[in-house]
Amino acid sequence: MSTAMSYQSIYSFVSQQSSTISQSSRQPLLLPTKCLKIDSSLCYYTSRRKRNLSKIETISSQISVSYNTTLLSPSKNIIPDNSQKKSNEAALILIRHGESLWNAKNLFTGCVDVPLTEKGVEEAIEAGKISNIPIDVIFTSSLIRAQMTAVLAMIQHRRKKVPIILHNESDQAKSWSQVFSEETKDQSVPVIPAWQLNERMYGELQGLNKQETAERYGKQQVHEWRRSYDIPPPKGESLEMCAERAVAYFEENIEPKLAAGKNVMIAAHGNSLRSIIMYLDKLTCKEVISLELSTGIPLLYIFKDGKFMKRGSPVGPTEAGVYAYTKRLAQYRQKLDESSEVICS
Ligand SMILES: O=C(O)[C@H](O)COP(=O)(O)O
Repeated sequence: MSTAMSYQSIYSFVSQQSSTISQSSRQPLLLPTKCLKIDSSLCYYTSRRKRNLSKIETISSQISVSYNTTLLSPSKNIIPDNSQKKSNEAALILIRHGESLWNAKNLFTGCVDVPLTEKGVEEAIEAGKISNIPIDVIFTSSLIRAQMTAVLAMIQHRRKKVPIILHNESDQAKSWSQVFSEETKDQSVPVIPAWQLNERMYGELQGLNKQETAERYGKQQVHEWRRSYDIPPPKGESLEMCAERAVAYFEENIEPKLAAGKNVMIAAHGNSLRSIIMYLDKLTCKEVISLELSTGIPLLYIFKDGKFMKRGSPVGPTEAGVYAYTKRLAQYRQKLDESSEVICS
């Protein structure tokens, strides 16, 4: 995997203990659809998805952000649920699914529904150990690799709540899967599957070997299909097209939960999550090219006062391309592991 250099430079603040975040007020969905030849680290040309006005948005003042001790400090005891949480903030955890059988074979997967490998299962279980953050609701794609990741992560999660996949595909399915005990509901976490969070549809590349495709069509062409913002693979979706549905779903269904103070986990895919991160971090279409997400690595954001603040990934420095890895968060994770016996006993 290539190292996301632009990330490390843009977000080097995360690796500083007394970091600040450069962040403008959040706007309604404004996805970049064109790159302007302007300093891409400062400005975004954002043209709306039909309903939003085009505008140039400039990152301006720096706002100080302190680490939230409630959510990030290791604790020997399980933190009581949301009653003790500041009501105007919520945690958002993004996880790309663990390694799938086609990841292992280096095949373009897209919307083909392929399960996890044993390594993928382990990655998902490991991802669940990330923190003491109580999860209120989980969103996944409709694909099994994301759903496996979500439920396996919850098996290891310190809260020991039971992930329950909601079946809202028909009135009957909804009615037949009801739970009639409030106590049992309290010990559960709803898992909401949504096709809009699926991997980008890779068109006629699905099932092809990535290496062989690069040899056949040229590395440059295949890199453009895989990483450009607006060039779709043959008969497939560009990242822009994938963002149209994934970000719209995020805005309409996930942001309201965060605004209500619910902690949310999303288990999804490399490209559906890249498009959501592009929205959260206001990345330009140029910057998103170098955004790489590892399988099974959780990324944490805090949603507060209508803004998303990136907190990086509370995992060790094992992956070169880990998005916004920070030393501080790795130490935090290590402390959690050290105290896990006490927490889980
Ligand atoms: O669909 C796939 O093949 C992978 O999940 C993502 O592939 P990519 O890294 O080529 O976008």
